[in-house]
Amino acid sequence: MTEIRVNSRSEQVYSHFNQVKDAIQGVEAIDYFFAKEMFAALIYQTNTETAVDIEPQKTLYHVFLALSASLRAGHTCLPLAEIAEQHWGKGVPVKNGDNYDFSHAGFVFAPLTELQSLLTELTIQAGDQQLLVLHKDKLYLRRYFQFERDLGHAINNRLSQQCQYDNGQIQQCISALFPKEQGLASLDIDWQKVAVANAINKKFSVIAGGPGTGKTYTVTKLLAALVMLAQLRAKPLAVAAQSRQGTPTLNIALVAPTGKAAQRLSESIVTAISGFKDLIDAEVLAEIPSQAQTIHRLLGVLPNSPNFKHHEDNLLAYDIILIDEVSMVDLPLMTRIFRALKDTAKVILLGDADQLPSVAAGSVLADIAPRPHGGFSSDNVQYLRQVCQLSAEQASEFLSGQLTGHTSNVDYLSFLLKSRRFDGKGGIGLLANSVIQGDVKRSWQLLCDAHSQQAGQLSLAQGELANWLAPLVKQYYQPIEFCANVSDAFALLAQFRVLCATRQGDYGVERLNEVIKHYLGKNKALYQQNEPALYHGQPIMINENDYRLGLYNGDIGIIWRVIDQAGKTHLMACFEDTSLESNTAEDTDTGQQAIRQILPSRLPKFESVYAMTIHKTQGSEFAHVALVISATQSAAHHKQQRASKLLSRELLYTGITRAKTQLTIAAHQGIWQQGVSAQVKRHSGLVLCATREK
Ligand SMILES: Nc1ncnc2c1ncn2[C@@H]1O[C@H](COP(=O)(O)OP(=O)(O)OP(=O)(O)O)[C@@H](O)[C@H]1O
Repeated sequence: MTEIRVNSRSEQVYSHFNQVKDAIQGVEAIDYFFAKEMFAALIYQTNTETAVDIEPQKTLYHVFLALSASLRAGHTCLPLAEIAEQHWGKGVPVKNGDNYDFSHAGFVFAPLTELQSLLTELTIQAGDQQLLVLHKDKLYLRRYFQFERDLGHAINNRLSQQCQYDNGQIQQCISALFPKEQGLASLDIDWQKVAVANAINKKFSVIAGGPGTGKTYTVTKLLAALVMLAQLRAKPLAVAAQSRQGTPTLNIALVAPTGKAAQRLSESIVTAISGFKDLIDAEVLAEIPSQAQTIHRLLGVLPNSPNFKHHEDNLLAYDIILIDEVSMVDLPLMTRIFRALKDTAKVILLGDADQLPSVAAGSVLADIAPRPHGGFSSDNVQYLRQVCQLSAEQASEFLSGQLTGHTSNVDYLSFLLKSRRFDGKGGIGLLANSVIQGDVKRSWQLLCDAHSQQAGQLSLAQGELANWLAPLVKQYYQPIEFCANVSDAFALLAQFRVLCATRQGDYGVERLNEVIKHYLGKNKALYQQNEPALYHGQPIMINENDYRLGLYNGDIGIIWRVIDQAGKTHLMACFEDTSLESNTAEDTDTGQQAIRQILPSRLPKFESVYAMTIHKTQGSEFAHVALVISATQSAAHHKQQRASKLLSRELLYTGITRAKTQLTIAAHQGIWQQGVSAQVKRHSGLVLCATREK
């Protein structure tokens, strides 16, 4: 074992940030300071003296740099195997006469066994107070390790709890909620029915599926089934009657990560409930809440604190919590939700595991909803067969069909695969599928075919921006300022959005917002004292949380001219009141949608939002999306183009599936192909007892 003793002179490795930057490609200032701080902290923890050998220190220092870079990229840990014997941070070759130099020298890491012993000694020495944890050759910051462990325990605890309902009662509910579907062949399986049955008897379940696959429709039936079962349990009839008098049998919370996603969930649940009026008892439907809230509101935000009002010592009273758009929920937030729940609370997660993972660390949904499905256990198949009344042939599909073939049982997980929004022939659905499968050729062919057909849901933009973007701006954005009221303006704004992969660059959000303002005649002429002036009809997006105002990063508003009681006009920032979280802003009701008006001078950081990043649109949908990836094929002028590092099939898939009826894509073939080929991979160690160990 290499003896490692740390001294305070991390400068022996690098004396300032510029040196690191010149040596290691992609390293950022935060990585340098992180590594330096880790050194200082370890001296304090290990209480060691001057190191004899500089080499282990160098290695350690670079491990810290790599750990910081890894956390920055959204991983929760750094697997040592990823860096062992790698030439990390080596730059591109630069021609120097007849030879090539490398723009960055990089650092060659020791073999895995050496890294293991170096870090094992360090983390053991540090004892219980360790800042770092080495677990199964993955290096963690202690807090992320703790988050993963707590979340794993909370879910595993639920997976081990027994179902409280009788299979006969479950079967009765399922039959009532899923009358035989017309036109369903005898061997076809109603996967929505299976998903409901599969989630009823578990304290933790995940229903995953792409857009429009009926997740909300299905989960509304699931909630109805749970209310029916709870009412049956609460019998004698007198108790059921009591529930009719307003005391709900179950305390259910509906939540989503953003205000927009919560609003969409509320709308979908309301639509689903109204569609079930003939199928489900009114008393049962009345117990299903129709108002969703944000996770932050559920947990209770404490201003200027990462902590919440509800936690392990101040639990939430809910019996059931449904969380939508789970792909957007990061590891710390998900753990905090579970910490704030009673052990007996049932958790139902909904989401699309193919979408981008959360902006902050972790990939919780992708970790717990692996594709392809790992297969159901035989006990679960037996249970599903009984309560869904499946034939032996249908049940065998669980064992030999699309859901099997792998070593683990993932009984808590149901996939919905059939989109009810995009029929199998619609361009958007076909393109989304081919992209997420990494089918470079087919996805590009679909775009080219769409271009030649000049019809349908897809179109491939051609030529300069002015050729194809300016007409779209005229069609969708220009009329906003002429709307009769701000509610109509919001409705129009929701029709169309320009989505970009990046903020910077020729095809990034910042430039495209300026280009669009130029098309609208709202360009630099409107600047006052170097500050861009606000104007009537300007759509804006909030860029930081303001808990006092109840405005959050990603909230969309419109600047609107308002006449006060004295007849004076003012420009106010208007927001649709989706979260009902404000208690300081003035709320008005136009009769269509509650609108909050806030003085622009009180707003936190914001920007125009004609164009926005794909990341920021998760949880939203628009009738028409223009997805701008690069210069178009015809406008590229043979200039060599390189794809942004951010471009991946998950990013493209997320952008594509924001469009409901029309999708315009601006991309060059080479860039498109690089994007579809690249995949987001996040390292984590989240392990559920039902899934295979990582
Ligand atoms: N079994 C079904 N029969 C009839 N209509 C259905 C069925 N399942 C879903 N739908 C309809 O399909 C549409 C999409 O369903 P839903 O909103 O539940 O999907 P989703 O997966 O939650 O979508 P998203 O996540 O994109 O919002 C809705 O109009 C819904 O009423």
